[in-house]
Amino acid sequence: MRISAAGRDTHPIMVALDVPGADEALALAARFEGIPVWMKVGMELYYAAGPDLVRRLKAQGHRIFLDLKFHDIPNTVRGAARSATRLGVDMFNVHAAGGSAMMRAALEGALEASAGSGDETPLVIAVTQLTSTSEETMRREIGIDAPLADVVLKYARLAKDAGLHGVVSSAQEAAAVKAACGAGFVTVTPGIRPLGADVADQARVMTPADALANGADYLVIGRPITAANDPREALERIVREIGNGNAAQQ
Ligand SMILES: O=c1ccn([C@@H]2O[C@H](COP(=O)(O)O)[C@@H](O)[C@H]2O)c(=O)[nH]1
Repeated sequence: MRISAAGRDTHPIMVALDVPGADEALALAARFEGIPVWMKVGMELYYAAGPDLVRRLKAQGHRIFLDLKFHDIPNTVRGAARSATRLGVDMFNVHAAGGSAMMRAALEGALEASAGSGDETPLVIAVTQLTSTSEETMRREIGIDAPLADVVLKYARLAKDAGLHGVVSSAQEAAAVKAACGAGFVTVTPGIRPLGADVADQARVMTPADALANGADYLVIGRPITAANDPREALERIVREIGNGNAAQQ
């Protein structure tokens, strides 16, 4: 078994391609030519353009994070993990709230599908608490009456014990996740906002430079890049801001 060395040859930035279809996604990806960033394919794009679009992006040489956040019974998640792995994605995720049996099933599905294929096993990571969730919302609406940082750490430890490679959390919790789960446990952090950018529906945010300084390996960035008048210029500005910050630490 080979675990993907994902990230070594890329910037830590994952551009969230939250667009309605393949044409828009490919046009956006083309704007970033020559800048080695990951492409994140989430629900809006995947449910419109499907596996074909993922294969096309892979064929163009992009690293892909398939952000579909599996959350189902273990048998179903195992099958979904096998399919995602056969698609050739470099990373996919599940919800930690699905529990350790479900997370182990995701990892097993990825290992089964990559065994003997010659392909690397994708990184399998778990969503802790969505970055759009504030502690107040979590306590009042979701009914988890605990500090949000503790909940993120509890899920991170559960994911680590299940054998997963890392978690999705906000960058605010990245240092604590690294301290609890080890430097090699991958931290993927949405809710990244350059200074002055519109926070929109995100509740737990950080700037790109602060996120890296706080232990984030990967910065998931959507609208601050994709909704800019000039997405390439917006991306280049962030790349300059983080300097040579690269996820090669893992
Ligand atoms: O906790 C999470 C998990 C996933 N996301 C995804 O990241 C991007 C963020 O986009 P922005 O436009 O930069 O807000 C988006 O695709 C989400 O689905 C997240 O935000 N938080």
